[in-house]
Amino acid sequence: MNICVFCSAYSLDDRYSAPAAEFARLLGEGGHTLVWGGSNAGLMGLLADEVKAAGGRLVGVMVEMLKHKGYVGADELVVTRDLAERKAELAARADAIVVLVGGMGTMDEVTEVVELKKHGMFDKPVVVLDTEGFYSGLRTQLERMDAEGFLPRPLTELITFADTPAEVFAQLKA
Ligand SMILES: C/C(=C\CNc1ncnc2c1ncn2[C@@H]1O[C@H](COP(=O)(O)O)[C@@H](O)[C@H]1O)CO
Repeated sequence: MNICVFCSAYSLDDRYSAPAAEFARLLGEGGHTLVWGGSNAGLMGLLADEVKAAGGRLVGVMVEMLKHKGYVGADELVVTRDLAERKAELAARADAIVVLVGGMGTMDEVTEVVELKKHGMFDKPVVVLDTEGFYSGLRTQLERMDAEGFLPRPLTELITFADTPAEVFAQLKA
């Protein structure tokens, strides 16, 4: 399975990096391919290192302006002209999207795929690994949108939440 991961480009403490590393290990050991932003920065770099060490394949989709931060050792590296093209390429190559802890870049990526799903233009699973309840605020907001009629489809058809890396893979198999 080609698993596209959105996650932080910053180095984070163990509370966040350990579950990300565990997720990466399961991805690699499961014989999956990591499709990601192609960077060696922060959690993105750690993720790629761990997937590679566990025997997984790496497909990086870099934007031209961040090429200098490119991960050395990816099996495939695609360079796009801009962020919009990169998001389209990431989605096109994914069989599933997994969201780890992240900041505005990650938010931008996840809202784009959920909006595409809302309009029926993307139909792959989107699973958020909610490490340390990092996404509890987002989850509350989305549940309110669902309950109060802001979404055309049930929330669970658009995005789901998992508490552990193992649960992410259980959801992807279901
Ligand atoms: C942090 C620094 C450089 C950032 N380099 C990036 N390279 C590739 N992809 C990136 C980079 N920054 C953001 N992205 C994409 O957005 C997500 C992470 O952004 P966030 O704001 O940290 O959540 C990630 O999924 C990437 O696809 C300087 O060291």
